[in-house]
Amino acid sequence: MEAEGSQLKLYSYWRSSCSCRVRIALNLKGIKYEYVAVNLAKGEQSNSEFLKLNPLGFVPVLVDGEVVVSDSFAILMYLEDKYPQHPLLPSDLAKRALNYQVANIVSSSIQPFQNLVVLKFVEGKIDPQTWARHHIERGFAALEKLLKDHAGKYATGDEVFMADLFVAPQVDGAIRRFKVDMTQFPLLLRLHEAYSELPSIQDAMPESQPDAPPSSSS
Ligand SMILES: N[C@@H](CCC(=O)N[C@@H](CS)C(=O)NCC(=O)O)C(=O)O
Repeated sequence: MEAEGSQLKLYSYWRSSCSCRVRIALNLKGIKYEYVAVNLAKGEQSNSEFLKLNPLGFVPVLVDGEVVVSDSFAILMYLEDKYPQHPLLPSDLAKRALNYQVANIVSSSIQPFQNLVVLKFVEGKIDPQTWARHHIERGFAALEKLLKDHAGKYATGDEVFMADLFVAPQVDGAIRRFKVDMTQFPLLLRLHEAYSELPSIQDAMPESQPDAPPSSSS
């Protein structure tokens, strides 16, 4: 698969919520890309070749010719600047700030606690699932309050914006992987249901990826 006029490569892992954010953006913007699987379960993120792309050893990484960008937020902003179709940010400044806020709550105050490297670190001290659920639920409680007066069909209104790119994979993973009881978070659960009807989001979800194991859709 080749992108128009360039050869975008996305280093990704099927279950990575951070990679999923970028996959959704690429789908929304209609950008084709080459999917390069990095098997986090096998430790491929620590291979010397991959560390040349991202010394932190995390996916996603986007390679666009000579340009190498890691970190989903930076990648999304790069894509937004280069491919303005289907804007990821609203023009209204307050709504735009809300999108940044949601994105950063997920990427700084929820996802890092459930990262593989962290789950391995806490193992033996506390049950990693309990640890992850605690932090996810704390973040979800804040998101419910924050979005209460702003959500429409989607997180910040009736259009899909950046906030949704962070919320959709975070909620999906909370349900499937960490067995969070979403009845505590009715707004997020409603958004999850709305996302399930959007092909651009569903095609980016873990079980639809080329490196997903066959059992992942169950
Ligand atoms: N802030 C970074 C975080 C990247 C990150 O944590 N990626 C995870 C997958 S979602 C990863 O590669 N983890 C590998 C590990 O923990 O060893 C981003 O948004 O891209």
